[in-house]
Amino acid sequence: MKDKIVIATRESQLALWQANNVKAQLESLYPEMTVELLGMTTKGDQILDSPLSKIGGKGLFVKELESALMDGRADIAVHSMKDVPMAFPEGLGLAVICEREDPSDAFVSNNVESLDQLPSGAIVGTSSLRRACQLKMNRPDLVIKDLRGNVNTRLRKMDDGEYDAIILATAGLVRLEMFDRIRQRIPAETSLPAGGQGAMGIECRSDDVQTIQLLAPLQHEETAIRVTAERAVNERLNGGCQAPIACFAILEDDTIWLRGLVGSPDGKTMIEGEIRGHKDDAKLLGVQLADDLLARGADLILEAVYQ
Ligand SMILES: NCc1[nH]cc(CCC(=O)O)c1CC(=O)O
Repeated sequence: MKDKIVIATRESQLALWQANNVKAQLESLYPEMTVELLGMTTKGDQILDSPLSKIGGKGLFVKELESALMDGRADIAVHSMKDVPMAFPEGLGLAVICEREDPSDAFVSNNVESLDQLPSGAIVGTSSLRRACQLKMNRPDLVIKDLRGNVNTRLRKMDDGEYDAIILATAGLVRLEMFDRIRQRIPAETSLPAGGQGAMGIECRSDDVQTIQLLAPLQHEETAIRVTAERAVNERLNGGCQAPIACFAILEDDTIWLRGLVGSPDGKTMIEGEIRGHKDDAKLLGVQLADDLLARGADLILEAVYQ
């Protein structure tokens, strides 16, 4: 039996919270085990001066962590599921998906209480094309300005007066106990979340049977089903959280209700769709919804964005 687990993690406050959360869960399940963190800096943390969609897209925040797994410096990596690319490198895979935090986007502002209250011409910070296109669709009169950096950096930039409001994932703010920053949890009808938003996943070597067994109790079945459906949409559309794609699944008893959209970053065109089906067909439903969106013009929008 293993007596030590090393967790590779980014060093942002949120990444450390997530790694420490998994550490605590493992320590309480296995009191004899030593669990250590290995902090690392990724490309996504280093390149802060250009929009994420332009600097190599997928996997920006996970590559270095995966190298540590492959050469044995670490046993597991804890990820935000929305940052995890669909395909894993040879020899690595997702072991479990943990219980989801609130998946919504949060409206954060020092000036007003909600999106509706923003005056015409107000500057809203986000580096997410998904958030930008939905904001512009709802409020063409707002000005979207790029905003990069970890949660604390983004909040500081808003506090410095560069933005009237910013949009962040509710889950990140809740985990960091910054509840007072959340003016509004934006409903899915207004800002459909990114696939996997609010859920953590744990990656390890596919042949590390012991670690996979140790992690098994951390799996949350409902979250796993929902995130599987959402990720199937992203996979089919060949995009993730750096693309103007939203997809969000809810489980109603045994039925998945999956919604998705692809929007042009200017908010002028938006292809929306939804599908319902049995929870055993999570992946299939995601693919079907994506195909439906593609057939109705999502392919042209994505082509223009990926260029
Ligand atoms: N792309 C960065 C990122 N990846 C995961 C989260 C938040 C936590 C989560 O979704 O689990 C964030 C920050 C944000 O979007 O505000």
